[in-house]
Amino acid sequence: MSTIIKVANEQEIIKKLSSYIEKISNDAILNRGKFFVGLSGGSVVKYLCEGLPQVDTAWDKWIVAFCDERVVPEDSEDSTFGTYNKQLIPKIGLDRKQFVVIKQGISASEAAKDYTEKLAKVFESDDFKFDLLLLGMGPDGHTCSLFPNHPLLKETFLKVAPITDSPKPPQERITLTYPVINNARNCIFAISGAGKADMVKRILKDKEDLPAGKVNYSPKKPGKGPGRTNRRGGSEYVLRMSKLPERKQKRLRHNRRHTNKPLILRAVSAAMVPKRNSYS
Ligand SMILES: O=C1O[C@H](COP(=O)(O)O)[C@@H](O)[C@H](O)[C@H]1O
Repeated sequence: MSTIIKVANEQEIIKKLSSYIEKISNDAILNRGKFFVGLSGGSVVKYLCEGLPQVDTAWDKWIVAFCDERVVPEDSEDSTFGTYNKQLIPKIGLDRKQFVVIKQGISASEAAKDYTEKLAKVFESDDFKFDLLLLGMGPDGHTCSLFPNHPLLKETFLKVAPITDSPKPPQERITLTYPVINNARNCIFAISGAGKADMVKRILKDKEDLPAGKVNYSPKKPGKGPGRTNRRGGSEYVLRMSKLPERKQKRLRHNRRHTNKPLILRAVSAAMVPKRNSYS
């Protein structure tokens, strides 16, 4: 199921995002006793640092991992955990122990292996099923640390992979791979900015084979556009979403056709999309 929500500005994105996080976390906690969430770096950090403190949830049931992380010291400004540690943890009821963090002082390859082991421990399984992944998208269409034309786009074995030639600095990172991303119950993309507008169109309308577009979501219905940019001056945000309620997920697990489809909230900001880039 796919839904599009238009909001007026970044504050509204933060509000919507927080309200979905509240709902998804509370559903997960009610149904399974825990909430497994994956955070991204980049612009999503701001949305979460502003929005999460307003979320009404059982913080002690959260297990927080990273969709990708840079292999840098924790006090580096490039460290995604380091940023959340400074900007988010002091504001909410999450303890740093609830974060699955990369091991310090080792190579990307060792860090990816170690992170895989840490995830296996928290999930108590090799099936890393996140309740929610909060994803960003770079202006080149990358998501997590999965970059256009990179061999990691084809990774099917590793669940957490090292990357040592990231086109965006820093070069050394670890990232979840599609087998884990597309196994998540929900994903939310929060994307904003004029610089990304064309990429949103290329992925959603032109169906170009770019990393963010490889995150599965319910295909659009024939004849219906994936989203509509603001035709009244380009100052609205569009959130595109698809998700299924927990009850329906349970039923669908019995239906092979849908079993492997993750439940996606795909949020796309079309803010400041110039009119010439409008699509419908
Ligand atoms: O390098 C990264 O970039 C993406 C996108 O970042 P943004 O600032 O353009 O939103 C981010 O999702 C990822 O976690 C990060 O490591």
